[in-house]
Amino acid sequence: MNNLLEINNLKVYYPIKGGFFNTVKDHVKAVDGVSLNIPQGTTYGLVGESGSGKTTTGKAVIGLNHITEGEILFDGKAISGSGKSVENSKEIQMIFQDPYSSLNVRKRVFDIVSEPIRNYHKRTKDELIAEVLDLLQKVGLPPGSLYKYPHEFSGGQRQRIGVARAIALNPKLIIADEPVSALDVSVQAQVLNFMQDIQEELDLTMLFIAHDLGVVRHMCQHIGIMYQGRLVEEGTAEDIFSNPQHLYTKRLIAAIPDTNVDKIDENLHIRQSVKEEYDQHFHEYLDEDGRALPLINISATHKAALPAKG
Ligand SMILES: Nc1ncnc2c1ncn2[C@@H]1O[C@H](COP(=O)(O)OP(=O)(O)OP(=O)(O)O)[C@@H](O)[C@H]1O
Repeated sequence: MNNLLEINNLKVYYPIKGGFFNTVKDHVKAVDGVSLNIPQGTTYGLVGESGSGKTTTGKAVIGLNHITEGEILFDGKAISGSGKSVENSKEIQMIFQDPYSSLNVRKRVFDIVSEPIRNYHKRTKDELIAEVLDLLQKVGLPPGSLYKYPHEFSGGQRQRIGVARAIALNPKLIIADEPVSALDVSVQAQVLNFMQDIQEELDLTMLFIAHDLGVVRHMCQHIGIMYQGRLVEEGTAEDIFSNPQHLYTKRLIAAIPDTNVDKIDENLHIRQSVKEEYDQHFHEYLDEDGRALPLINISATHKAALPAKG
Protein backbone atom coordinates (compact mmCIF):
# COMPACT_ATOMS: atom_id res chain seq x y z
CA MET A 1 0.00 0.00 0.00
CA ASN A 2 1.36 3.43 -0.94
CA ASN A 3 1.78 6.09 1.68
CA LEU A 4 -0.45 9.02 0.88
CA LEU A 5 1.18 11.11 3.59
CA GLU A 6 4.76 10.97 4.77
CA ILE A 7 6.08 13.20 7.49
CA ASN A 8 9.84 13.12 7.94
CA ASN A 9 11.55 14.60 10.97
CA LEU A 10 9.04 17.44 11.27
CA LYS A 11 10.00 20.28 13.57
CA VAL A 12 7.78 23.26 14.28
CA TYR A 13 9.23 25.75 16.74
CA TYR A 14 7.20 28.80 17.77
CA PRO A 15 9.31 31.83 18.62
CA ILE A 16 8.87 33.41 22.03
CA LYS A 17 9.46 37.14 21.71
CA GLY A 18 10.12 39.66 24.41
CA GLY A 19 12.12 42.63 25.59
CA PHE A 20 12.20 46.22 24.38
CA PHE A 21 12.92 45.29 20.76
CA ASN A 22 10.53 42.33 20.80
CA THR A 23 13.30 40.02 19.75
CA VAL A 24 13.13 36.24 19.73
CA LYS A 25 14.17 35.05 23.19
CA ASP A 26 13.48 31.35 22.91
CA HIS A 27 11.30 28.78 21.14
CA VAL A 28 8.45 26.48 22.06
CA LYS A 29 9.40 23.18 20.47
CA ALA A 30 5.79 22.29 19.70
CA VAL A 31 6.77 19.50 17.30
CA ASP A 32 10.28 18.20 17.65
CA GLY A 33 11.28 15.57 15.11
CA VAL A 34 8.08 13.72 14.26
CA SER A 35 8.09 11.11 11.48
CA LEU A 36 5.07 9.10 10.45
CA ASN A 37 3.51 7.55 7.38
CA ILE A 38 -0.15 7.09 6.52
CA PRO A 39 -0.93 4.47 3.89
CA GLN A 40 -3.61 5.44 1.38
CA GLY A 41 -7.14 4.61 2.55
CA THR A 42 -6.23 4.16 6.23
CA THR A 43 -6.76 6.16 9.39
CA TYR A 44 -3.88 7.12 11.67
CA GLY A 45 -4.70 8.13 15.22
CA LEU A 46 -2.42 10.77 16.73
CA VAL A 47 -2.98 10.72 20.47
CA GLY A 48 -1.54 12.69 23.36
CA GLU A 49 -2.40 15.11 26.10
CA SER A 50 -3.14 18.78 25.58
CA GLY A 51 -0.06 20.67 24.39
CA SER A 52 1.77 17.62 23.07
CA GLY A 53 1.86 19.03 19.52
CA LYS A 54 -0.94 17.16 17.75
CA THR A 55 -2.72 20.19 16.31
CA THR A 56 0.57 21.78 15.30
CA THR A 57 1.40 18.61 13.35
CA GLY A 58 -2.00 18.66 11.62
CA LYS A 59 -1.71 22.35 10.79
CA ALA A 60 1.75 21.83 9.33
CA VAL A 61 0.29 19.25 6.94
CA ILE A 62 -2.42 21.61 5.80
CA GLY A 63 0.07 24.44 5.38
CA LEU A 64 -1.10 26.62 8.26
CA ASN A 65 2.21 26.49 10.09
CA HIS A 66 5.70 27.53 9.21
CA ILE A 67 7.85 24.40 9.30
CA THR A 68 11.17 24.85 11.08
CA GLU A 69 12.70 21.67 9.69
CA GLY A 70 11.70 18.43 8.04
CA GLU A 71 9.65 17.39 5.09
CA ILE A 72 6.05 16.52 4.32
CA LEU A 73 5.25 14.41 1.27
CA PHE A 74 1.70 14.12 -0.07
CA ASP A 75 1.21 11.47 -2.70
CA GLY A 76 4.98 11.33 -3.08
CA LYS A 77 5.43 15.08 -3.63
CA ALA A 78 6.88 17.56 -1.17
CA ILE A 79 4.18 19.93 0.05
CA SER A 80 6.02 21.73 2.79
CA GLY A 81 7.23 25.23 2.09
CA SER A 82 6.85 26.63 -1.37
CA GLY A 83 5.87 23.30 -2.93
CA LYS A 84 2.27 23.65 -1.78
CA SER A 85 -0.11 23.96 -4.72
CA VAL A 86 -3.77 24.80 -5.21
CA GLU A 87 -4.35 21.14 -5.92
CA ASN A 88 -2.97 20.22 -2.48
CA SER A 89 -5.28 22.64 -0.76
CA LYS A 90 -8.26 20.94 -2.43
CA GLU A 91 -7.04 17.49 -1.64
CA ILE A 92 -6.30 18.01 2.04
CA GLN A 93 -9.12 19.23 4.26
CA MET A 94 -9.41 19.75 7.99
CA ILE A 95 -12.30 19.10 10.38
CA PHE A 96 -12.11 21.06 13.61
CA GLN A 97 -12.84 20.25 17.21
CA ASP A 98 -15.71 22.56 17.91
CA PRO A 99 -18.37 22.18 15.26
CA TYR A 100 -20.08 25.35 16.44
CA SER A 101 -17.26 27.85 16.37
CA SER A 102 -15.78 26.39 13.19
CA LEU A 103 -18.99 27.07 11.26
CA ASN A 104 -20.01 30.60 10.36
CA VAL A 105 -23.14 31.07 12.47
CA ARG A 106 -24.53 33.78 10.21
CA LYS A 107 -24.49 31.56 7.15
CA ARG A 108 -26.96 28.90 6.13
CA VAL A 109 -25.97 25.30 5.51
CA PHE A 110 -26.19 25.79 1.77
CA ASP A 111 -23.67 28.66 1.88
CA ILE A 112 -21.35 26.90 4.34
CA VAL A 113 -21.17 23.63 2.43
CA SER A 114 -21.09 25.14 -1.05
CA GLU A 115 -18.36 27.69 -0.23
CA PRO A 116 -15.35 25.47 -1.05
CA ILE A 117 -17.02 24.41 -4.32
CA ARG A 118 -17.68 28.03 -5.27
CA ASN A 119 -14.06 28.89 -4.49
CA TYR A 120 -12.72 26.42 -7.00
CA HIS A 121 -15.43 25.79 -9.59
CA LYS A 122 -17.92 27.71 -11.67
CA ARG A 123 -21.39 26.34 -10.98
CA THR A 124 -24.97 27.52 -11.51
CA LYS A 125 -27.14 27.88 -8.43
CA ASP A 126 -29.12 24.77 -9.40
CA GLU A 127 -25.94 22.73 -9.80
CA LEU A 128 -24.73 23.90 -6.42
CA ILE A 129 -28.02 23.00 -4.76
CA ALA A 130 -27.89 19.54 -6.28
CA GLU A 131 -24.29 19.06 -5.11
CA VAL A 132 -25.00 20.25 -1.58
CA LEU A 133 -28.10 18.04 -1.33
CA ASP A 134 -25.97 15.11 -2.40
CA LEU A 135 -23.37 15.95 0.27
CA LEU A 136 -26.08 16.30 2.92
CA GLN A 137 -27.37 12.90 2.00
CA LYS A 138 -23.86 11.44 2.31
CA VAL A 139 -23.52 12.78 5.85
CA GLY A 140 -27.05 11.75 6.84
CA LEU A 141 -28.74 15.15 7.05
CA PRO A 142 -32.22 15.68 5.59
CA PRO A 143 -32.73 17.92 2.51
CA GLY A 144 -34.66 20.34 4.73
CA SER A 145 -31.33 21.29 6.35
CA LEU A 146 -30.31 23.26 3.27
CA TYR A 147 -31.48 26.70 4.36
CA LYS A 148 -31.14 26.30 8.11
CA TYR A 149 -28.51 27.95 10.31
CA PRO A 150 -25.93 26.10 12.47
CA HIS A 151 -27.73 26.96 15.72
CA GLU A 152 -30.74 24.95 14.54
CA PHE A 153 -28.72 21.72 14.76
CA SER A 154 -27.40 19.57 17.60
CA GLY A 155 -23.63 19.26 18.18
CA GLY A 156 -23.45 15.92 16.38
CA GLN A 157 -25.40 17.29 13.41
CA ARG A 158 -23.16 20.34 13.26
CA GLN A 159 -20.14 18.07 13.03
CA ARG A 160 -21.89 16.39 10.08
CA ILE A 161 -22.18 19.81 8.41
CA GLY A 162 -18.44 20.28 8.99
CA VAL A 163 -17.78 16.91 7.39
CA ALA A 164 -20.03 17.73 4.40
CA ARG A 165 -18.02 20.89 3.85
CA ALA A 166 -14.72 19.02 4.24
CA ILE A 167 -15.63 16.38 1.65
CA ALA A 168 -17.19 18.84 -0.81
CA LEU A 169 -14.07 18.97 -2.99
CA ASN A 170 -13.45 15.22 -2.95
CA PRO A 171 -10.29 15.43 -0.86
CA LYS A 172 -7.92 12.51 -0.48
CA LEU A 173 -6.76 13.34 3.02
CA ILE A 174 -8.80 14.56 5.97
CA ILE A 175 -7.21 15.92 9.11
CA ALA A 176 -9.77 15.52 11.87
CA ASP A 177 -8.66 17.51 14.90
CA GLU A 178 -10.47 16.14 17.94
CA PRO A 179 -13.79 16.06 16.06
CA VAL A 180 -15.76 14.53 18.92
CA SER A 181 -14.09 16.08 21.97
CA ALA A 182 -16.61 18.90 22.21
CA LEU A 183 -19.60 16.57 21.87
CA ASP A 184 -21.65 14.83 24.56
CA VAL A 185 -20.38 11.34 25.30
CA SER A 186 -23.74 10.00 24.15
CA VAL A 187 -23.28 11.32 20.61
CA GLN A 188 -19.53 10.71 20.31
CA ALA A 189 -19.92 7.05 19.28
CA GLN A 190 -22.52 7.99 16.67
CA VAL A 191 -20.26 10.61 15.09
CA LEU A 192 -17.25 8.26 15.19
CA ASN A 193 -19.22 5.51 13.47
CA PHE A 194 -20.46 7.93 10.89
CA MET A 195 -16.93 9.24 10.21
CA GLN A 196 -15.67 5.71 9.83
CA ASP A 197 -18.46 4.97 7.33
CA ILE A 198 -17.61 8.09 5.32
CA GLN A 199 -13.91 7.23 5.38
CA GLU A 200 -14.61 3.76 4.00
CA GLU A 201 -17.22 4.86 1.49
CA LEU A 202 -15.04 7.59 0.00
CA ASP A 203 -11.76 5.70 0.50
CA LEU A 204 -10.37 8.64 2.44
CA THR A 205 -7.06 8.71 4.23
CA MET A 206 -7.35 10.28 7.65
CA LEU A 207 -5.13 11.77 10.32
CA PHE A 208 -7.35 11.55 13.36
CA ILE A 209 -6.23 13.63 16.33
CA ALA A 210 -7.50 12.77 19.81
CA HIS A 211 -6.48 12.97 23.45
CA ASP A 212 -8.41 9.84 24.39
CA LEU A 213 -7.00 6.52 23.18
CA GLY A 214 -10.41 4.89 23.51
CA VAL A 215 -11.77 7.18 20.80
CA VAL A 216 -9.30 6.07 18.14
CA ARG A 217 -9.14 2.39 18.93
CA HIS A 218 -11.83 1.15 16.59
CA MET A 219 -11.35 3.50 13.72
CA CYS A 220 -7.57 3.66 13.28
CA GLN A 221 -5.27 1.09 11.74
CA HIS A 222 -2.22 2.82 13.21
CA ILE A 223 -1.76 4.89 16.32
CA GLY A 224 1.04 7.28 17.26
CA ILE A 225 1.46 8.50 20.81
CA MET A 226 2.72 12.07 21.18
CA TYR A 227 4.33 13.53 24.23
CA GLN A 228 6.06 16.91 24.46
CA GLY A 229 6.35 17.33 20.72
CA ARG A 230 7.67 13.86 20.05
CA LEU A 231 6.24 10.54 18.98
CA VAL A 232 7.09 8.27 21.87
CA GLU A 233 5.43 5.13 20.56
CA GLU A 234 3.81 4.00 17.37
CA GLY A 235 2.12 0.79 16.33
CA THR A 236 -0.92 -0.88 14.88
CA ALA A 237 -4.02 -0.28 16.97
CA GLU A 238 -3.81 -3.89 18.04
CA ASP A 239 -0.15 -3.61 19.14
CA ILE A 240 -0.76 -0.45 21.06
CA PHE A 241 -3.59 -1.98 23.05
CA SER A 242 -2.33 -5.51 23.49
CA ASN A 243 1.37 -4.79 23.95
CA PRO A 244 1.99 -1.15 24.90
CA GLN A 245 5.70 -0.49 25.40
CA HIS A 246 5.94 3.03 26.71
CA LEU A 247 4.71 3.83 30.17
CA TYR A 248 3.04 6.93 28.84
CA THR A 249 1.00 4.77 26.44
CA LYS A 250 0.01 2.58 29.37
CA ARG A 251 -0.95 5.69 31.23
CA LEU A 252 -3.23 6.73 28.36
CA ILE A 253 -4.80 3.27 28.27
CA ALA A 254 -5.36 3.48 32.00
CA ALA A 255 -7.04 6.84 31.50
CA ILE A 256 -9.72 5.46 29.18
CA PRO A 257 -13.06 5.66 30.98
CA ASP A 258 -13.94 2.43 32.81
CA THR A 259 -16.86 1.49 30.65
CA ASN A 260 -14.60 1.29 27.60
CA VAL A 261 -11.62 -0.30 29.30
CA ASP A 262 -13.55 -3.38 30.35
CA LYS A 263 -14.41 -3.97 26.73
CA ILE A 264 -10.93 -3.12 25.50
CA ASP A 265 -9.00 -5.98 26.99
CA GLU A 266 -9.84 -7.75 30.15
CA ASN A 267 -6.50 -9.51 30.15
CA LEU A 268 -4.28 -6.49 30.03
CA HIS A 269 -4.22 -6.04 33.80
CA ILE A 270 -2.52 -2.73 33.34
CA ARG A 271 -5.22 -0.60 34.80
CA GLN A 272 -4.59 -1.37 38.46
CA SER A 273 -0.83 -1.15 38.48
CA VAL A 274 -0.13 1.32 35.74
CA LYS A 275 -0.43 4.60 37.63
CA GLU A 276 2.07 3.46 40.23
CA GLU A 277 4.41 1.98 37.63
CA TYR A 278 4.18 5.16 35.61
CA ASP A 279 5.06 7.39 38.53
CA GLN A 280 7.95 5.19 39.61
CA HIS A 281 9.54 4.67 36.23
CA PHE A 282 8.58 7.55 34.01
CA HIS A 283 11.89 9.36 34.55
CA GLU A 284 13.60 6.46 32.77
CA TYR A 285 11.80 7.54 29.64
CA LEU A 286 13.08 11.09 29.78
CA ASP A 287 16.33 12.45 28.42
CA GLU A 288 18.69 14.64 30.44
CA ASP A 289 16.61 17.75 29.67
CA GLY A 290 13.52 16.09 31.08
CA ARG A 291 12.02 15.64 27.61
CA ALA A 292 10.48 12.43 26.34
CA LEU A 293 12.82 9.94 24.71
CA PRO A 294 12.03 9.31 21.06
CA LEU A 295 9.91 6.63 19.58
CA ILE A 296 9.79 3.02 20.53
CA ASN A 297 8.89 1.71 17.13
CA ILE A 298 6.85 -1.43 17.38
CA SER A 299 5.27 -1.41 13.97
CA ALA A 300 6.08 -0.85 10.39
CA THR A 301 4.44 2.41 9.37
CA HIS A 302 7.65 4.32 9.81
CA LYS A 303 10.62 2.26 8.77
CA ALA A 304 13.44 4.52 9.91
CA ALA A 305 15.30 2.88 12.73
CA LEU A 306 14.85 5.01 15.77
CA PRO A 307 16.53 4.15 19.01
CA ALA A 308 14.54 1.82 21.20
CA LYS A 309 14.83 2.21 24.90
CA GLY A 310 17.13 -0.18 26.64
N1 LIG B 1 0.73 29.93 17.71
C1 LIG B 1 1.46 29.47 18.73
N2 LIG B 1 2.42 30.24 19.28
C2 LIG B 1 3.19 29.81 20.32
N3 LIG B 1 3.03 28.60 20.90
C3 LIG B 1 2.07 27.80 20.41
C4 LIG B 1 1.23 28.18 19.31
N4 LIG B 1 0.35 27.16 19.04
C5 LIG B 1 0.65 26.18 19.92
N5 LIG B 1 1.67 26.56 20.75
C6 LIG B 1 2.29 25.74 21.80
O1 LIG B 1 2.80 24.57 21.18
C7 LIG B 1 2.59 23.44 22.00
C8 LIG B 1 1.80 22.39 21.24
O2 LIG B 1 0.48 22.88 21.00
P1 LIG B 1 -0.62 22.08 20.15
O3 LIG B 1 -1.85 22.91 20.08
O4 LIG B 1 -0.03 21.61 18.89
O5 LIG B 1 -0.87 20.80 21.08
P2 LIG B 1 -2.09 19.80 21.10
O6 LIG B 1 -1.48 18.49 21.45
O7 LIG B 1 -2.84 19.87 19.83
O8 LIG B 1 -2.96 20.32 22.29
P3 LIG B 1 -4.52 20.68 22.35
O9 LIG B 1 -5.21 19.35 22.40
O10 LIG B 1 -4.65 21.46 23.60
O11 LIG B 1 -4.82 21.46 21.10
C9 LIG B 1 1.90 23.94 23.26
O12 LIG B 1 2.88 24.16 24.23
C10 LIG B 1 1.28 25.24 22.81
O13 LIG B 1 1.16 26.12 23.90
